[in-house]
Amino acid sequence: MSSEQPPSNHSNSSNNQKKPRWIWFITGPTACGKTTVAKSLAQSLGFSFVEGDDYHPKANVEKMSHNIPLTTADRTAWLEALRDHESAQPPANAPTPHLAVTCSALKREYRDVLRAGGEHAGDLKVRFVFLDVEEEVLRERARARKGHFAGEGLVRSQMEALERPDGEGDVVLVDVGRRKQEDVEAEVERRVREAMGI
Ligand SMILES: Nc1ncnc2c1ncn2[C@@H]1O[C@H](COP(=O)(O)OP(=O)(O)OP(=O)(O)O)[C@@H](O)[C@H]1O
Ligand SMILES: O=C(O)[C@H](O)[C@@H](O)[C@H](O)[C@H](O)CO
Repeated sequence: MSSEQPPSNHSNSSNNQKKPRWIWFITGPTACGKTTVAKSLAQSLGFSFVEGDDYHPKANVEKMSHNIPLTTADRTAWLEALRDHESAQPPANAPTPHLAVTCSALKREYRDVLRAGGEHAGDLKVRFVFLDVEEEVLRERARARKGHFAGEGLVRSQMEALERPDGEGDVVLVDVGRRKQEDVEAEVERRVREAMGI
C-alpha cells in the first residue's frame, strides 16, 4: 500500500512536496459496467469523470453500432486522446485533481499507451480497474440496455480481442458478474482507496 496521501485540493503548498495525481482507467469489454462504476467512484471520491466513449471518432461509433469490431488502427487516435487527459490540467473547480476515465483497454498494448504518460512524470500515477465478467452476463446487460450504440452483437468480438490483465501489477481486478451494482461500487471504492492510501 502506498504511504502517499492524495491532495484534498490542487494545492501542494502546505509542505512544498509534490503530491501525486492519480488517473484511474476503468476498463473491460462492452457493457461490463465501466460507466456505472466510474461515475460512482468519481462521485464518492471527488474525482473528475471522463467518458471514454465520447472521444471515439464518428467512424468508430458508426462501426460499433453496426457490430463491426474496431481494429487497433481504429483505436489508436482514441487511446491517445484519452492518454492526453493525463497531462491536461484538471478542472479548476474539481475537489481533487484525480480522474476516473472509462476505456475498454482490451489489449496489453492499449494499456501500455495509457501507461506511457505516467512513466515520464514522477507525480502522475496511472492505474487501472479491470471489471471481470463472463460473456453471458455481458450479453444480458447489453441486451437490456437502451439507447446505446453498442449492442449485444459487439460482445463476442470484444471477448475475442480481450487480453486479460492478469499479473499486471498496476491493475486492480474486480469480479462484477451477477453482483449487485452497489456491492461492485463499494468494492471498487475500497480497492482504490487502499491503493491510494486514503
Ligand atoms: N453490477 C451490475 N449489475 C447489473 N447491471 C449492471 C451492473 N453494472 C452495470 N449494469 C448495467 O449494465 C449496463 C452496462 O453498464 P455500463 O453502461 O456502465 O457499461 P460500460 O462498460 O460502460 O459499457 P460500454 O463500454 O459499452 O459503454 C447498464 O444498463 C447498467 O445499468
Ligand atoms: O475498444 C473498443 O472496441 C471500444 O472501446 C469499445 O469497447 C467501446 O468503446 C465500448 O465498449 C462500447 O461502448
